[in-house]
Amino acid sequence: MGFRVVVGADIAGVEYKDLIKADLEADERVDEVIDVGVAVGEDIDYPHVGVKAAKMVADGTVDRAVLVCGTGMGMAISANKVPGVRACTAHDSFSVERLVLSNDAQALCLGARVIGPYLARRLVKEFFGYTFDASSASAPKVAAITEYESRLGSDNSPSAPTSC
Ligand SMILES: O=C(CO)[C@H](O)COP(=O)(O)O
Repeated sequence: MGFRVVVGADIAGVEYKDLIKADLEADERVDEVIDVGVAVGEDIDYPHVGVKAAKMVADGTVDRAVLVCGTGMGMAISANKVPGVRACTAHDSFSVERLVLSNDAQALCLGARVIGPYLARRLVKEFFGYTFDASSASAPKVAAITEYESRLGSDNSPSAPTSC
């Protein structure tokens, strides 16, 4: 079975998002692409798009997200507010590889004001070439992130897992 993917962008990233969406729709590794906007000419701030897309990752509607804003950073910060979602900006091949293989991230965030469209599209292609190995040495580290997330206190700050 192929990937189910959500794509989203703000006004700064919409052209990149539409290019990436077309690439993904033509990618045989991808079964479904859901576009949560924005459309060209629409102006919705990145936190609303990022959180909407991240919720679809968290509830299992999709496997992965590709989110584009001016820098990729606002999308990542926003998407990471949704429990269970690991999102990060990555603008080079090695980071994209490690984003999946080290961090089991489901969301790749890109900055349309930082890298060109051909590099962005290439990085997305690479992102879908990796799958996390749950038996790897990275797995316990990712599990620790999840554990912290499950231990949010009333101040919304996580307490240390019992293993620490
Ligand atoms: O890059 C953005 C957020 O990280 C966004 O596209 C632009 O945000 P702004 O600089 O606050 O307008």
